[in-house]
Amino acid sequence: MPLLSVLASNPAPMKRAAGLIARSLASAVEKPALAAHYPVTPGSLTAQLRLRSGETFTGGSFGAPVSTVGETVFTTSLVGYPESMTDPSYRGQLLVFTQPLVGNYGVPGRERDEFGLLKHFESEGIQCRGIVVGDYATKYSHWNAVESLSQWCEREGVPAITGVDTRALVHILRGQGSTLGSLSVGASVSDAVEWVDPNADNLVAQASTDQVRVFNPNGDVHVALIDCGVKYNIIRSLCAQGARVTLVPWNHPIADDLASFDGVFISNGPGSPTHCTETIEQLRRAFAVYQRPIFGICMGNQLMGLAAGLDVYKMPFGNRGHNQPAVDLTTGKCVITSQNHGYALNDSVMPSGWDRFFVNANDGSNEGIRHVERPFRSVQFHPEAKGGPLDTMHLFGEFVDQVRAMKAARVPAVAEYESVNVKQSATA
Ligand SMILES: NC(=O)CC[C@H](N)C(=O)O
Repeated sequence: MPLLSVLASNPAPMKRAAGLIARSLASAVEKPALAAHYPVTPGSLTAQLRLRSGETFTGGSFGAPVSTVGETVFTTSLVGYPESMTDPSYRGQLLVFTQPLVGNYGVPGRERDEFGLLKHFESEGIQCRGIVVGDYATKYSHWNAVESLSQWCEREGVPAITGVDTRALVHILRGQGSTLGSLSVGASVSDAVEWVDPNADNLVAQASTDQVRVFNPNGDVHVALIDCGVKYNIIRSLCAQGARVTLVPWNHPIADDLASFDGVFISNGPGSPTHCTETIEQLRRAFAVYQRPIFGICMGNQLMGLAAGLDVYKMPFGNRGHNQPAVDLTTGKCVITSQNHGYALNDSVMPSGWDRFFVNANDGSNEGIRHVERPFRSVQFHPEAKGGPLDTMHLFGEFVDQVRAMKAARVPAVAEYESVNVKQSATA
């Protein structure tokens, strides 16, 4: 029977179609609640992730029964949740894991290495505000596990939600960009959310050390490490190359203290680099006179870029994961890198004396800059990995070797570059 005759003799399909249209129109205004997708531990408290854009995901709680608001970001890393969650760059953020099964190898203990750093974590505690997973593994097994992911989150007061369709969630975040989210648990699940953007604050000032600390005091070269929220493996990687590392606060007046150090290193860190006006100004002054090596990682790359005269912009949803391809523009070689950033340098026009160092092979975003004559370099990715591939670990060795060579050659810490340049152009 032709379709129109069916509809004429039986109005039910028409009614159903009208209902569907009405519902989809309503959902355009009122964002849908997305039901739990993966199994939720029976008896667990209800947890809800609500995006500021209106979508809600309901699941089960497996962390602390508290509520929080943060920038909802996702990482594509398959392993490394203890390292990622303790990475200070995730401060202020709700971390979504696209790897569905999370928690199955538990959480390691707090053993320390020869430099006094926690072996298995990137700082002293959990830094992200909450975590979002598809399928929390209630059973864990690993030789160095001492507790479950759930116990760790509870002990540290961090909420965690499981059962979320993280593919649907990431689809939304990729479409509209990183969005504020509210994670609420049990009795605290509520529609009344105070949307406070953590990036409005200077998160670097919160994550940085407030006192000077020395690691590997017998190292043969002395490196200042500007702490914007440093990952322990950056300190460890410098110490392992034989450097004595002095960790200084983010706003340390380094430009007035250059003669104390054989090299300067700038760490990763949370939030927007634009808050760090003091660091940028110190670096700008250091670039004008320092003759020894300077190196920056992630936030360090952004701060060096800003000091060199570049702009920074917020990426739609950032690059977070352990499989980001970056092309070394000095060799043409592509390396696989670990990343965690939401901001990037706009390198479309480079300031005089500077060049691009690495470029992201997926999206063309900046992955590093280098001075063409002087020993200043920085990268947007994380050569120290933890977790992630070790393709670019050699950058630590190259930095410390260069620091060592300049020390051996007795290169003075500072020079008046302007007068050097004037002399050069006079003789040219
Ligand atoms: N890992 C980092 O240092 C991140 C830098 C900065 N907070 C960003 O998101 O871009």
